[in-house]
Amino acid sequence: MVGTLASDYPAWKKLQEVYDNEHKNLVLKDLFAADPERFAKFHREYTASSNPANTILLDFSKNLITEPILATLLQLIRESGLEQVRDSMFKGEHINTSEDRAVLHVALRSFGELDTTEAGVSEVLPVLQHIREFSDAVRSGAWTGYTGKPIRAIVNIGIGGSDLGPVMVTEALKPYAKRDLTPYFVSNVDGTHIAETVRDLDPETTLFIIASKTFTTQETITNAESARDWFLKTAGDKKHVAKHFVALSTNEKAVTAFGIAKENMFGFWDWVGGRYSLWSAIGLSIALVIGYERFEELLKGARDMDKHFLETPLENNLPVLLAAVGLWYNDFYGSQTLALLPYDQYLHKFADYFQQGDMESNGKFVTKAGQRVDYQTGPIIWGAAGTNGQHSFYQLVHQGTKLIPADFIAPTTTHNPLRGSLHHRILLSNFFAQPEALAFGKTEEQVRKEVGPNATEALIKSKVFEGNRPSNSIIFPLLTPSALGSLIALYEHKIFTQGVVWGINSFDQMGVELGKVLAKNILAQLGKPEDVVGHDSSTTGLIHYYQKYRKE
Ligand SMILES: O=P(O)(O)OC[C@H]1O[C@@H](O)[C@@H](O)[C@@H](O)[C@@H]1O
Repeated sequence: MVGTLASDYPAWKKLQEVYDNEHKNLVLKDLFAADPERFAKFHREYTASSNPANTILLDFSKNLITEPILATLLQLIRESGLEQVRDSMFKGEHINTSEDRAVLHVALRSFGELDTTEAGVSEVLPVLQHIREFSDAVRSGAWTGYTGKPIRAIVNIGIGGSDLGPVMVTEALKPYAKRDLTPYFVSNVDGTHIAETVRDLDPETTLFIIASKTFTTQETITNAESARDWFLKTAGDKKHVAKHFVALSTNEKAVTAFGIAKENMFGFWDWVGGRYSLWSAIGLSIALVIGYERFEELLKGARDMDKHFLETPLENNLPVLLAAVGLWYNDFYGSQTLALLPYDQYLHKFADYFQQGDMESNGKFVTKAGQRVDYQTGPIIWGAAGTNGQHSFYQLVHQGTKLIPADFIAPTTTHNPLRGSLHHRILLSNFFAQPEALAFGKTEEQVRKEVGPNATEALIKSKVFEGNRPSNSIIFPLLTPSALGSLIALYEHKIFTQGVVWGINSFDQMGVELGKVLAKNILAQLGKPEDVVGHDSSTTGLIHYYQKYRKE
């Protein structure tokens, strides 16, 4: 409820008491030994309402919970008013209170089924039609460059939510890609990013997508201007820009001022948060790469998860269950992070995507009512595709001193069944083994039997795995557009649920502004001959070093 600190909820106080009194007795080895039905009790299966082939099994049995603890976590979520705030979101109420905006990324994938009159919602389908027509034209060759050649490269210029979603999805759905239309993504203002990207491209067959909700982001506008310069060096006449530059934005005035025609702009609305925008026009590069039909399947997969989130009782609700176990570690066990570990190379950008999705949504210390929280809010999100992480950071995850909750994610079937799917069997054997090792470890007695009588005590101790390290396992048949849509929406709604419990606004991002303002101030000074003023000795000293050694 707005105005209540999460730590004031009765269920929170109950959880704190349970943690204090019982956490030492929560040992996975014992919990599983005591209940052969533990997996049966602590897993749920989701089936997409419009696509029965799209199922997801969530196994949360390897968590440090009992049925009473889970019930109390769900009670906490209920006491926070999750169900009411969820319904408010879907109705288009302005739950983004600091910006007085609705939060309606769910309307982007509802295909007209959402009953809200929020301005713009009625234009979602026409924009999707525009995306369909344009992507069909580019993919068919009907849309050509200024010399009549088909487009062979698309360069999406954007950053944050105008980059990370398209990057992650086009990587994840590469099996569905048109292989003679290559996507490139430029985000960093570092000139290296665009220089290296366009180095080998042909201006005659390259389409630039300038993706920016505000169309004021310094990195994106700087890169867009440089892209236009690069293009005009060959094309010469500005009239050719129209065939090679399109814009994705809410800001028509800025788009046309840049020199992109209105008819080459794909609009969206303020009620689409940047980190929730891949379902909007920001997803144009996705539709170009995998085709509109597949892009629509992606949206429908998300819509099916929306329905699940809306209609399913909390105890069977996958986003709510993920949120619940996450709260337990983040707010009672004191864990600081969450590792997202997809055992699928196509999902190698999944953690990157949800770094913004989760951390920009819930990395806040003030509630909607303006109170400073007295508990932990958003976790640090990190991760990498398996099995690579096992050869990098799993040492700490298994034997470090930190509690690292982890979500293991995998498809049962690969798109690349090399050698009779031998590679995939090896991959999945690790997907199954790592959570088992984390949960049950290896005792000193087992180590002694292994190493024999001559091993030193120190060596024996170093080979013990204490285990009791929790994880979720998320498994589904195949990484299709529908499955990916459901998976992304699953995490979106988990983030939303946790934000409601913490009483924070998950949909603004005040924290990204100060750095931008200070950078603009310094930029203005760097270009001048006189000494910089108005900074601390460290910032001044660093700038002096830069000015002493800069060559360009
Ligand atoms: O899409 P634009 O407006 O360029 O913003 C790109 C990114 O900028 C950052 O400062 C944040 O505001 C992000 O939420 C946003 O995704």
